[in-house]
Amino acid sequence: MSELSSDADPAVEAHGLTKSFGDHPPVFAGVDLTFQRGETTLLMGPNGSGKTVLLSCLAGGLRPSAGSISVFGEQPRDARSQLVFMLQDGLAVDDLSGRENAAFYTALHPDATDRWQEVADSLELDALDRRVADYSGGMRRKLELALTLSVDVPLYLLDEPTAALDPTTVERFHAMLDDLADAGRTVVATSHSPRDLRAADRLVFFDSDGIVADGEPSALREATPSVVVVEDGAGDGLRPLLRDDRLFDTDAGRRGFLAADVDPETVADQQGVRAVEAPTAPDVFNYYVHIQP
Ligand SMILES: Nc1ncnc2c1ncn2[C@@H]1O[C@H](COP(=O)(O)OP(=O)(O)OP(=O)(O)O)[C@@H](O)[C@H]1O
Repeated sequence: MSELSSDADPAVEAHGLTKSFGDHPPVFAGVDLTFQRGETTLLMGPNGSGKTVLLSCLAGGLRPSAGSISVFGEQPRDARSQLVFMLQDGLAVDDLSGRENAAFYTALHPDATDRWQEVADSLELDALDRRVADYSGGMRRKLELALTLSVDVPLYLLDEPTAALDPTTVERFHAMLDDLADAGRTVVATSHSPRDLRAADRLVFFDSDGIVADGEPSALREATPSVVVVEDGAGDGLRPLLRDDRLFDTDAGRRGFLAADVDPETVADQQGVRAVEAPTAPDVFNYYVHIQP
């Protein structure tokens, strides 16, 4: 991860950003967001909260209903040569092989480099001579990452880059994010995966009411309440001690967040409570995505 650059000359600035479709209520309204040069930001939020729409506005693919966006001081549409936008399943052509896709994309994009093969190798994407229509979801995502990350631009907008990737590939992708940050590139990526939290300088949690939380991962983790781990089947009577009366079934057991006015020691002694402990990355994700802080 990079040292954050000064606030004086941000990569992207959005003010009062509002987007609606037709007569429907706005997807989001009045959003203010600034992304600094060299910063890696993860945008997280529930399904349908508007993450993809927001990225599309920043990329110049969608016109905001109100508000302003500046990308390196220009309107998004005029800044297209400065950014690359990886939209989910929007890049690779089904009828071409992986290699043909790369040739096509490299010829198309003025800032494409021949790095795509290196990225594909690093992500262990073989089958480059097979038609993309026959790829699995993870193979397709690896190809899209190879095409996107081989373009040399100052700004990368990535919609769910780690969806469908196996854990080893996710680690390799995180190392690539570090390389981009070291090279001063700005990255804004969406994700539903708590594993990605550690790869970012900054987390922005977003829902239809706007920005829920915005800060460094360590600060947001510190602001997350202690976690109450309950015995299987013991949860319901304990719900009043928990934020929003809510329990989450996770790989690490049934977990809830200590309510604001409750003493952790009292809760730890309650029947049915296995432990009161510090939040993990999945807890941080659940707290900011599913519980209003
Ligand atoms: N072209 C469109 N026309 C009408 N509504 C749209 C259009 N594009 C997106 N929406 C609506 O905007 C809302 C936000 O969609 P968006 O895809 O940005 O959510 P998201 O946060 O990326 O969700 P997910 O996490 O499921 O990918 C949804 O209600 C969606 O139906």
